[in-house]
Amino acid sequence: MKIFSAHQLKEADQITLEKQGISSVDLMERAATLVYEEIHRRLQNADIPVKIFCGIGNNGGDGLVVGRLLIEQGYNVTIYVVNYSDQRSSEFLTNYDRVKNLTKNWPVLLKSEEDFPEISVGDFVVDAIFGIGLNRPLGDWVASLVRHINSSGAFVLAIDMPSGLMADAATDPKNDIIRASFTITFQTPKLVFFLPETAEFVGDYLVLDIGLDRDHLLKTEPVARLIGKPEAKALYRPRNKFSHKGTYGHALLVGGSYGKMGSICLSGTAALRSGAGMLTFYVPACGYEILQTALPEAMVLTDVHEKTLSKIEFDLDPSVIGFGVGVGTSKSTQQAFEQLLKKNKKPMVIDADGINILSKNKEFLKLLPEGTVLTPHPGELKRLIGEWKDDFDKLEKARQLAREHNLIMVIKGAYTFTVTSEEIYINNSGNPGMATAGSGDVLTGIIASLISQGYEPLVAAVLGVYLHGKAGDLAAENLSYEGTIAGDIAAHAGPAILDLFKQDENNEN
Ligand SMILES: NC(=O)C1=CN([C@@H]2O[C@H](COP(=O)(O)OP(=O)(O)OC[C@H]3O[C@@H](n4cnc5c(N)ncnc54)[C@H](O)[C@@H]3O)[C@@H](O)[C@H]2O)[C@@H](O)CC1
Ligand SMILES: Nc1ncnc2c1ncn2[C@@H]1O[C@H](COP(=O)(O)OP(=O)(O)O)[C@@H](O)[C@H]1O
Ligand SMILES: [K+]
Repeated sequence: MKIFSAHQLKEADQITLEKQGISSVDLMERAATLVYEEIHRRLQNADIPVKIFCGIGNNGGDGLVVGRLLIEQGYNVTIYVVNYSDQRSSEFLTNYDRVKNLTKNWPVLLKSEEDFPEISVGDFVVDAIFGIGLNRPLGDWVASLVRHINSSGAFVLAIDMPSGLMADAATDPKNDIIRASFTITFQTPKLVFFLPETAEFVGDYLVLDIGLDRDHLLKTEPVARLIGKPEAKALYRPRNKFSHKGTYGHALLVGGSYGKMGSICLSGTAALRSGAGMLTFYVPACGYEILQTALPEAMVLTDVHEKTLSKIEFDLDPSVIGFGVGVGTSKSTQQAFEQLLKKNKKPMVIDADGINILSKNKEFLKLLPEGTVLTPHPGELKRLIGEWKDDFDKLEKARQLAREHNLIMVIKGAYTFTVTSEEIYINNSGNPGMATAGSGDVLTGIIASLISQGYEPLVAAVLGVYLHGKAGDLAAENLSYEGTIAGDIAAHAGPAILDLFKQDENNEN
């Protein structure tokens, strides 16, 4: 699914009005009616107080429409207008009059803290104060209204965006932002729904297709793409009946050290479980028996050194090299890595201490083959690109590094972002059960495996991240979040592939 900026959405809005020959009040009616239907479907005429807080722009206009339709349906509704300015939009004014015509009363005007109504835990609050139009922090008393709503403990449904969040810019998390229980958003989710500093304010979210012009949206380059099952399925390539193990490549995983052989074992298991034709480990000598015993399907080459890597030499022609899992950052390992980079031309996936070594030796970045995939978690990323001001600054810095060295940056997190010089992909699978030791090692193995099977590195990264998250989801279905360990995620790589072809009841990911 494409993610558009506020500016792009407003443009699509205008084009839709022209092409469909409708007014913006009509579009607002259409969008807000869908919101009303969702609310009605969930509340089922329950007799609970519904308190709708409307701004004076078009987000407020949506709130007024929702309020009117709920009142017509017999709900117990109070509409409050958060009157922070007198520059009301014309769509707001039209709907303001429509409410008055229906109820014979004007909605309640809020102009300062003295006007705030009481909000009880059992109320159903609708936040229609600001949507994608917000472009600066909230003014004083509006900010305290947000605090008032947040501290009420009531269920809060945000329309389009939680008020206080900007669609395409960082919001200082210390500012006041509506903490929504649920957000119903129009046409596409917004980028800030997925960034670590802001995602928590959104709650669960639902995207409503409000019928913006399809052709225009199709040809508009988005700010990011959300990768769910349909997108992942489109990237998957089925196997050929007459293929053999050579068709699916030979993955070489270089890493491990004394006490950390499990990490590379997890990567290797995941690589085979996601389809690599052959797998060889290159590890310090102490890993030999461990890996031959734990994963008999793999071959093992060993360094002359017992506990860490000192020289990486092999007599095979790998399709891909995965480097860094459990490898440590000793001087000899750093030198061995440099020597490998100087002679290697094969695609690479670099994780964990491999990234830490790059951070210590920035000049190594120049030696990386084009399209190398780096898979940092936030700590590793910070070592690599330095501190960032906010999530947008982080994305920009990651993008600059990707551009400079032709890299694919897989920034891991609850929503993993794959960033190239031009594009951003946001993964929509995965769960908190994956916050467990070794789950990143599994991802490295899956991405390396897909490259070994012939997927382009960017496709391997995007599809690999999706399958990894889905494998975690399937594992947790049986084992719970708490009970899922990294080996279970690796074991579910195959079921995650099968799942691409399963029809979901609710058509979601
Ligand atoms: N395709 C679309 O984009 C549609 C948009 N609709 C609604 O329209 C909303 C956008 O409406 P608006 O553009 O009127 O914007 P908002 O209603 O989000 O904000 C109102 C106005 O407040 C001003 N403002 C921004 N930051 C402020 C601040 N901190 N303090 C005081 N004033 C501030 C801006 O001039 C802004 O336009 C969407 O979020 C959505 O709810 C829907 O009605 C239907 C379709
Ligand atoms: N809350 C979460 N939701 C979804 N995915 C998660 C969550 N926490 C962790 N993950 C995923 O688990 C992996 C953790 O990787 P990493 O931090 O490198 O772990 P390790 O170093 O233990 O292997 C990443 O792919 C990340 O996206
Ligand atoms: K809102």
